[in-house]
Amino acid sequence: MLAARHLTKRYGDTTAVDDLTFEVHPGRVTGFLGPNGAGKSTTFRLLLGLDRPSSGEALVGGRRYAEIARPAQEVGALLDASAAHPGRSARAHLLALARGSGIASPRVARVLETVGLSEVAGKRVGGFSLGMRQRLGIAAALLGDPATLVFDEPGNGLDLDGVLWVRRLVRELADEGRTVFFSSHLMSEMQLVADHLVVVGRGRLVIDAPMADVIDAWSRTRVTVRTPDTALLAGPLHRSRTAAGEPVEVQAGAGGELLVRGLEPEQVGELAHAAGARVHTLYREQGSLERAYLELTENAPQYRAEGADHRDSGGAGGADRAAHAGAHDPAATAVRQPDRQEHR
Ligand SMILES: Nc1ncnc2c1ncn2[C@@H]1O[C@H](COP(=O)(O)OP(=O)(O)OP(=O)(O)O)[C@@H](O)[C@H]1O
Repeated sequence: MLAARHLTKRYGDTTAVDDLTFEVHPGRVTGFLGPNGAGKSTTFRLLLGLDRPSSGEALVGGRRYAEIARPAQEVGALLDASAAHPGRSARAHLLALARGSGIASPRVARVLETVGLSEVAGKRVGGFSLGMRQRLGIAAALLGDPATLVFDEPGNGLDLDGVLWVRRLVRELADEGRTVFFSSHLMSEMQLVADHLVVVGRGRLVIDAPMADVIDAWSRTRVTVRTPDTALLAGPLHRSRTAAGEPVEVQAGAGGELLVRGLEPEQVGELAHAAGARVHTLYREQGSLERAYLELTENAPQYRAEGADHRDSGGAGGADRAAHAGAHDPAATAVRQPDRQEHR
């Protein structure tokens, strides 16, 4: 298990990780999601003892990394795919790592096979593509057969086959009962692989919840209504119930519009009519995880290069809409429920 407890890391004036508290449990794939610069790599480095927290704790199996006697056998990590010496062969690189960590050399052939590099094991790493280096990095992480695996953007540089392979691998590792924590800045990728989601924005925790809850909370339809008579409409909306008898969620958008979850546009129109509120705009949008993610993390716009983070924004106008969307959506609270259940 991995744990961050009030974990904070400052570099000068920059707070890269800001009071993060979460746990990563065995037997499931936990995705670590956040835009560029949100603090994911820093969190990994703190967990792996490569950097010291300014305050708080980063724990692997309940201990700080420095206190672990045989770390390679406890936690494997892929952080930087270019870490291998370019002049060495893949096999020589892994043999050196194995020797340094007291791991028996036959394990090298085994992990080379797992990652599909057996045939090029004798070739110099300098000639490897980024995808091959990613595979080699994953092989290095698996060398000690550790119970915990930490992968920073493992799909980076991989072609479609490679991406599918990584998905299968992380699933198998979790099914074997291991703790698997991997980062991505793509919600679409997370949706396909992760059982549990930890989302950070600007170094702070935004979501810590089962993936199914996140999908459930965020895939719901939202109705936007713009009226000059907000005061007349807000009351009736707040008093309304969904078809299931739940309270309707009403929230103010950035432009003064009301964002309603739990009612159809027709129902909102009827309520407005009954309340004597003039309606200027009324439309329904299908919720998308990608948009929700952008909305949730958008309070860190200085980290988002124009266009760069939006490349898989998927749904119609998701990124644009998010860029103009209101501040933090209270529905996020509904999914911020740390799952403390132990799986083994
Ligand atoms: N060694 C460092 N010195 C100064 N600032 C740093 C250092 N490492 C990270 N930062 C800053 O901390 C913040 C978080 O960076 P970090 O690399 O952890 O984010 P990230 O979520 O991993 O982003 P990416 O997806 O781009 O890798 C950024 O503002 C970054 O510039």
